[in-house]
Amino acid sequence: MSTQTEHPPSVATADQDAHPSPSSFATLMITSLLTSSGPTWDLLRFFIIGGIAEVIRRCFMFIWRRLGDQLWISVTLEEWDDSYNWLMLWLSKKPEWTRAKDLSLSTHSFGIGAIAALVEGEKDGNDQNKIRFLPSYDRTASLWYRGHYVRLSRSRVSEGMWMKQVLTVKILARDHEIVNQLLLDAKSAWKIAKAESIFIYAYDARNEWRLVASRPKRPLSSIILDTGIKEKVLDDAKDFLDSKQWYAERGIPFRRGYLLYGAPGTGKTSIIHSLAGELGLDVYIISLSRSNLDDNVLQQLISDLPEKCIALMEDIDAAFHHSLNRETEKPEGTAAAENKEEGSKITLSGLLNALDGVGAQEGRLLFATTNRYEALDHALRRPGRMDVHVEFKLASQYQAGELFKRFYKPEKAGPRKAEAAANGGESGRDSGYCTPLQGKLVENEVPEKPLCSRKKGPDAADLVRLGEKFKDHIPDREISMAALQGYLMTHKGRPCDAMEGVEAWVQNEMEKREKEVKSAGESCTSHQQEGKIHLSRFARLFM
Ligand SMILES: Nc1ncnc2c1ncn2[C@@H]1O[C@H](COP(=O)(O)OP(=O)(O)OP(=O)(O)O)[C@@H](O)[C@H]1O
Repeated sequence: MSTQTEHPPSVATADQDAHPSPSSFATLMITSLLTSSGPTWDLLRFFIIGGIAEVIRRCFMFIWRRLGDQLWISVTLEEWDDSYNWLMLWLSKKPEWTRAKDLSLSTHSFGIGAIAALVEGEKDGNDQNKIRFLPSYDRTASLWYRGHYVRLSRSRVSEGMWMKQVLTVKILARDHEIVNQLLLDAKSAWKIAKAESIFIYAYDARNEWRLVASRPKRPLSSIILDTGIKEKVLDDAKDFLDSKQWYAERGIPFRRGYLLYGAPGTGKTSIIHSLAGELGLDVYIISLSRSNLDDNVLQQLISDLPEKCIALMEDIDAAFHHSLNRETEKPEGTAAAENKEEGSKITLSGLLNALDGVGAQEGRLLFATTNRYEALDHALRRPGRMDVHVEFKLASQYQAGELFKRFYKPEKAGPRKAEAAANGGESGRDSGYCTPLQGKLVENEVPEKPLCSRKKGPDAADLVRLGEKFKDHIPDREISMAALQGYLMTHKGRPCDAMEGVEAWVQNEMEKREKEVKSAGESCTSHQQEGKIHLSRFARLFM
């Protein structure tokens, strides 16, 4: 049986046969493609149909993307940026994640407070410290925000040697206002959470500022200095922050420097912490002794500071292994110069330029601390760079008395007080607290009044009397506040014991000090013979 394919009769004219038009050629091709059979034709058909499908797919994707661009607003936030922390904290408080099937857990409180490790349902602690639920990595999560559909995706991307987290937020909206609103809500949630904390920034290996910690605010009243000192510093800083216009009108750079100097353990760092809380400013730590710091990096770090902040340079003299003084800079090749090579590479002129060069940030408060005031170059100390100099001395008797009172101040309605009240003021056991003048008066007899009674917690008046007595045992300007605090810590909650032991402790401290001064004196003499003086031995005496 033979089969014959019947071809339709040709209708082309002789002229058309000689020069077929493009349309008739295409019709011919399509007709033969569809009607011809055989493996070659099948393969050709497959490729052509596949190609057409791919083109259609791409066109569709293109239109979809263009349409998507019109319908969605997409925002990308990177881990190093503050806004990332705002959003993450805001997200972590969203109830959606508690119901989600696919989520990740976080004990990270996004810069607020300490590590959050309380599980929902645990009674202790505040809301801040609860473990958070967040969208999983590399998954897309969705939620509704102010009537808008929002899609979120978290991912980790590598950036050179680092992995960074990236959050992409897509909002189904046309108006950018919704992004502003989201940022405002996230930022205000973050501000509420940080109201009780100060934020501490440091620069990372890439020389970029990063939030590294947050600390609870420290009340200024907990810093005990001679009358009026801390109030003056606080008022000066407040006045500066309110005077931007005043500086601009007079063409004075809007910057202020504070140099806090004096013996170790006298409250220099503590007052900065406290002022940051009072002024609502974040602290940016510039470690001048870090090995990869050079003049250029320092300049960049200072110009990258935000407009209102506290820039802190602790132990400003430590940037240089030798005295921070132009006259004493050692020539290349000397031992001092070699030391400098090993540590920070900044120079004094680099530091001076960074502090008040053109790139220096306006509006910042610079706090520098040192134990070696005399070793600092005059150019570094001069007004314009360091406008306010505050000396922190070893404890006066007044400070010692105030520290004692503050240290043993009864907790507000604390458990100890509640217990004492429940027992009619007599706990029946050694509460650790004491009260002065508890003697019984017998006619014609002047009783020996005990200074301390361990039976009842002291009230404010008792503490005043005890504080007065305590300070009488402390020699003026001989012992640091840190050392005194350390002593009281060994008698935490036991003021009577602290009172009893103070005389022996002071004697011991003085003997220790005498020995150290003697040995420091010897080493000083030997260094003087070599032509250099190491003051740090003296500076560490009262730690
Ligand atoms: N004047 C003070 N009032 C209250 N506490 C103080 C005071 N001085 C020191 N302390 C306590 O001593 C400890 C050390 O204080 P701080 O770190 O502020 O001293 P410093 O002067 O910065 O020391 P260094 O020069 O070694 O850095 C802190 O715990 C602080 O609470």
